[in-house]
Amino acid sequence: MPTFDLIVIGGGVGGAGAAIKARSHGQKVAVIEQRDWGGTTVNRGSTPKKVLLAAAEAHRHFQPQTFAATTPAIDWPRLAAYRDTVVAQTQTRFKQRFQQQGIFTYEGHAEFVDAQTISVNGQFLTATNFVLATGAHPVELAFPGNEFVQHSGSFFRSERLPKRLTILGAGIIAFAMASIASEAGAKVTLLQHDAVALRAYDPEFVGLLLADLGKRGVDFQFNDELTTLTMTANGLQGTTRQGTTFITDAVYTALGRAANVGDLGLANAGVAFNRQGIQVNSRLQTTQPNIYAVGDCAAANVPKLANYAIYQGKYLGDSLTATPTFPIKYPLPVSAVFSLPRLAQAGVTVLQAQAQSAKYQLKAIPLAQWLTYQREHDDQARLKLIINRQSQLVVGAEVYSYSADELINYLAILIQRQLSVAQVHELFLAYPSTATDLYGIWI
Ligand SMILES: Cc1cc2nc3c(=O)[nH]c(=O)nc-3n(C[C@H](O)[C@H](O)[C@H](O)COP(=O)(O)OP(=O)(O)OC[C@H]3O[C@@H](n4cnc5c(N)ncnc54)[C@H](O)[C@@H]3O)c2cc1C
Ligand SMILES: NC(=O)c1ccc[n+]([C@@H]2O[C@H](COP(=O)([O-])OP(=O)(O)OC[C@H]3O[C@@H](n4cnc5c(N)ncnc54)[C@H](O)[C@@H]3O)[C@@H](O)[C@H]2O)c1
Repeated sequence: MPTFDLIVIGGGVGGAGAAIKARSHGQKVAVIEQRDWGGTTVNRGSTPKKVLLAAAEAHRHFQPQTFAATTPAIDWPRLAAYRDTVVAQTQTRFKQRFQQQGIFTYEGHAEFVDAQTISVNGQFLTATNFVLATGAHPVELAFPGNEFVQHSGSFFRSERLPKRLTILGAGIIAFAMASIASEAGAKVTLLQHDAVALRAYDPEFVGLLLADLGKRGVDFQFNDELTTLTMTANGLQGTTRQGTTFITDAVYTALGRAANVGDLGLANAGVAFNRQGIQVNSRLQTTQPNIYAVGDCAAANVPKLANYAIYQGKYLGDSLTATPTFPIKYPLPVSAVFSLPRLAQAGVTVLQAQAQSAKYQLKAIPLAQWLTYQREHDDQARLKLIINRQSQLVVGAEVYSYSADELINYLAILIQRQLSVAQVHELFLAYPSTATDLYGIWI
């Protein structure tokens, strides 16, 4: 029976982090993938999303920036073909990287036989340690007609853009879908069961985003949800809890994600899980001491994001070379909503600062008059810094801008490194750029 130091179940970003790190320490490693190499990020998440978003962004900026009379339409089928090429190339590179580093790869569904053995396509493999990196799947709703509902992954990989499109949920994925689809010419309606969108973000910035998308034709329906969906000659007919009836061409969900724990034989291996996912301790160890879990499948108390999955994977790849002796310590949180414009946050959030106003001071900085934003007609761009009253250090930031995802990473570096005003002004950078704007921000 093939025997390894480490077997990783799941060939997404979390699994890759663990496998590559462990291999770099000389471990004999195997990775098993049942569907497509690169997992959610590469195939149904940020990779296809960012290719589509680039086209939507170019479309959004075309008239303001060129002063042309009209904007050419997005050619969705050709854009989709390019997206698929990027995805296929990334997928291939993902698998090749494992093989180039001497990591064994298996394609098939892995299932535990016992705590030391798994089966893949009827073959048994054994290892000293296992890392579960099986990811998550979209949450489903149960209502009559839910068989017509698709998930966000289908939207980001769609060959054609539906003319009328309904999105369920008002979270991170919903806003990326609404921004792309509306810019590409679809009539978008977004249904949210309560009154709150993008719960963790500054409500003032979320309000700006809602107003902007609203102006561009996105119809937001709050405090309402879909109760039935039927196929008619004119398209899908939906009815909501509040009694509204509408016709649409496609319904996509973005209602959160649930850990992939089924069909893994976890009971055979003594691995416990609950609604949040696979139970792990502060060393990412499950209830079975030689089995660990990372990323979206693990019930660790951190956001289900690619940067966390990679970070956890690398932590395990390092610590599994010996008995892990130190608990995982997470860096400063940093994330972005890939909408048009974008929202991004790092460190202490505006909502957290508002809840602890004795400890934190908020500083609002308009950005629209700066060259970086003026040349892009980003006339709503703005930033909030969160400052610790005692240390006077910047401990958090939130940005609303088309390039918020870039600025937030610069700010995250300054915050993580706890740089003072003088230290930021000592940095020598190419001018003028988003990075040199930091001189003006850090005063
Ligand atoms: C639409 C969308 C957009 C996103 N955008 C962002 C973003 O911009 N930034 C960000 O940080 N995060 C983003 N995320 C979240 C990010 O994709 C996830 O946090 C990340 O993919 C988690 O990585 P993972 O390795 O834990 O799981 P996955 O990437 O889901 O990988 C798990 C892999 O395990 C395989 N697998 C499962 N069970 C088995 C089995 N029994 N045997 C063999 N293989 C198995 C699966 O096929 C899958 O390939 C996005 C998510 C979605 C859905
Ligand atoms: N840029 C990024 O970092 C990024 C992008 C996409 C996804 N992700 C990850 O993927 C995860 C899933 O994203 P998501 O947008 O699906 O989840 P989410 O948790 O961000 O949002 C889900 C939304 O659906 C709403 N909702 C729940 N039940 C509903 C119902 N019955 N009817 C209508 N609305 C309902 C919730 O109130 C919430 O607004 C995120 O939590 C994140 O971890 C990250």
